[in-house]
Amino acid sequence: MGISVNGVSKNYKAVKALQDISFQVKPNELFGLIGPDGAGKTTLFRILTTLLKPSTGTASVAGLDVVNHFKDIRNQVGYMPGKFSLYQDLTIAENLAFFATIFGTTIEENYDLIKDIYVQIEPFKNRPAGKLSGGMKQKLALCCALIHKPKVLFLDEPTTGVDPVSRTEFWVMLKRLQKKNITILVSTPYMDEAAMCDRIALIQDGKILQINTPEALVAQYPKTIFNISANNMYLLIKSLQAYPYQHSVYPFGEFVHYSDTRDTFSIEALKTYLENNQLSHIYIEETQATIEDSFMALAR
Ligand SMILES: Nc1ncnc2c1ncn2[C@@H]1O[C@H](COP(=O)(O)OP(=O)(O)OP(=O)(O)O)[C@@H](O)[C@H]1O
Repeated sequence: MGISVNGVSKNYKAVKALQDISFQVKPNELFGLIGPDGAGKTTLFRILTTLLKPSTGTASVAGLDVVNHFKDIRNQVGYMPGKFSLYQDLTIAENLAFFATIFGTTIEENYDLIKDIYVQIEPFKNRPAGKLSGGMKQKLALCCALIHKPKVLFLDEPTTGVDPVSRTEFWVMLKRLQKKNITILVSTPYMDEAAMCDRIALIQDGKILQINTPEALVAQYPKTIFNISANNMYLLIKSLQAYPYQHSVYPFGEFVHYSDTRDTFSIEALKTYLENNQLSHIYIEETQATIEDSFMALAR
């Protein structure tokens, strides 16, 4: 009951939103689509949830073709779109009852599946959805996407606009759902969340750059990375970009991530070069590659 995407492309007139995308999601897998805004994630979700037709290629969800069996698929999948999809004027309880009704079920019938999530928002069940915090809206949207017990769950950027604590809680909830035999495809622009997935596809400009487990992606990173900081971030980046042996230079939180073209690299020589470029308080230390580094390397 997984997902199969075979050579799917989607054009919006001149815009090539998806270009010959292929991948498989195994039954009960938690699979992540990781990529920046505009990469094509939402377009792919819309195709897989039967809201858009691919321009070319085929795809199936839970063994059903997305074009020929679109009605059957709609009963088998749960979809939490990126934009808040609930009725703002309806309360938590009313939204949930509404989604249960349109899928011909009741809250009681499938309460087991949503119980762990619903108990967290139940104290506010009479509050209109429009007056909830980001984290509570997200939990309600997830309950609504699950109320008909879908086999496959699609979550488009579920943690965007949500506070860090709720983001972490959300991934714990997904792990629990996975154990209840649900296949999950989730997209996120946050590279740190990728580590929570079984496998991830890195996607940019409508193309898949690579598919692998998060651990294997990081292990394959070919270079040694250094965290570098100094008194002036802008001048530091400019100076590193002008360094003749630089392989890659990009801001990474409070540091610049730097890799060198040579096998033998001298921290002292680089420090002297930066000091000669009027920089002070220079800190250089080797660090571990992350998914974001892998993405930057593949997207070059
Ligand atoms: N209805 C549309 N008409 C024309 N172009 C579109 C349409 N929908 C999306 N696009 C374009 O297709 C590309 C992929 O968009 P898509 O929304 O699928 O990306 P995304 O990865 O989900 O990004 P975001 O997080 O910004 O939604 C973008 O260049 C976007 O501008």
